[in-house]
Amino acid sequence: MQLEVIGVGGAGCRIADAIRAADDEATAPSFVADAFAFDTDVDGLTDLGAISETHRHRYGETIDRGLDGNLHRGLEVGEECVDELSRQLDQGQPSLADAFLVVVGLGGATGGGTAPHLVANLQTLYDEPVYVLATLPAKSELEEGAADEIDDRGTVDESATNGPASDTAAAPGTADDAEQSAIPEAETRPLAEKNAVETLERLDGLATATICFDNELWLRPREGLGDGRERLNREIATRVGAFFASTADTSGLEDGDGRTRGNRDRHADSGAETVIDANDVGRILGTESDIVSLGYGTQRVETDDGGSLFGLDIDLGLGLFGSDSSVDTGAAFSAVETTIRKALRGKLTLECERENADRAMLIVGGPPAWLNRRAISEGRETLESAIGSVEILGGDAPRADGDEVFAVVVLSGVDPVERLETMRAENR
Ligand SMILES: Nc1nc2c(ncn2[C@@H]2O[C@H](COP(=O)(O)OP(=O)(O)OP(=O)(O)O)[C@@H](O)[C@H]2O)c(=O)[nH]1
Repeated sequence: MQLEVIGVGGAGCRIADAIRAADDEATAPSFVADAFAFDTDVDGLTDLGAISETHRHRYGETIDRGLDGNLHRGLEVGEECVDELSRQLDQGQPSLADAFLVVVGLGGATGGGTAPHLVANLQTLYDEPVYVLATLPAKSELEEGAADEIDDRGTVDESATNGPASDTAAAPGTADDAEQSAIPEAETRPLAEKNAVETLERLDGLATATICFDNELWLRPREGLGDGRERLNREIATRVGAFFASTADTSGLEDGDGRTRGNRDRHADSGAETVIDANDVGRILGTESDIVSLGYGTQRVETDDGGSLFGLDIDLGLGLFGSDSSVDTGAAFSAVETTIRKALRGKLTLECERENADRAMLIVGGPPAWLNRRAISEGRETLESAIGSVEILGGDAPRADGDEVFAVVVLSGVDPVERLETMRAENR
């Protein structure tokens, strides 16, 4: 499917930029039809790299450098400027997109104040779903003394709270990290959680569904957001990209020169047995502003043109991997099983009880010869029993030139989520 990706506020713009960059670099089918960045802070826009300058827009003329967490003002500015922002989208082809993805860092005033107005406006202007991708604030942002709390947190055994880490999960803190324990005052946002709760409430009933990413969960012990945000944004872009790039393009969008830009042919030729499309995504994400969490796992595998087996750059001398057709069934089964386990049991974008999910989707991708059917089907059964629901869709995403097997687990309707409940209770 093809998305209009729209970042609002500092975090929203940076994450949208990371998604655009990852989409541009990926060998996987492109899913970003257009990417836009809207911010009240001109510096935030200037620092972006991948979103074209024509698609960056500064709004709120009387504002100099962002709104510094004043959500009340943010909501006023959002309301005043929403038509102006929606008009900016006409530089792309919003009416041809399969869905919108409004990206926002919950906690700020610009993104948090604008996103509800923008989402409401897009819902009235277009028939397509308006999904939100939202980050939750880190504890270290809340107060100046937060660095002390982080010192304490550094002693916590992460595996006890996060479950087994995925390949790309954050490593536990090291002694060297202690030197970076001071959180610069400029990074503190005392109202971040309060604002986040209020914006989430406003989005409830407006957003078609909200994919959450918890900064607190993903920052390393003693790591400030300023230091960690690029890494976090890449993690977000990887997960969101793995999900949406695995869906078939049904839009047939054209680029500015009238060429069809969609990937329908690439999907048709890909040999996928079960192709996920925008309707399937719609069925799983729902229409009731459900909270969504993403799991992801990868495993490097040997391919014709090199790569490595299970992350080890060694030749096992088994003669199993000389060509696609000679991939060992047991190795393929194990690679798929491992990636699905990582995606389901590893660190999610928002930690939640798996069995709370109302609906789920499992996508397994990678070099076609490695996509072991039996392992995929057993993985689906595992997911079904983990969430205790039969509302599950599965799909595959063959990547002829890929060198890793990957799995994406989409958990939808995961409320109640402890992190959100605590944040709501503490910020009434
Ligand atoms: N993952 C991630 N989170 C970020 C990033 N920047 C900020 N955040 C989070 O997003 C929240 C809002 O920050 P911003 O997006 O900069 O705020 P804003 O919407 O521009 O609003 P104002 O600065 O108040 O005008 C923060 O409280 C952080 O939790 C980023 O680059 N990546």
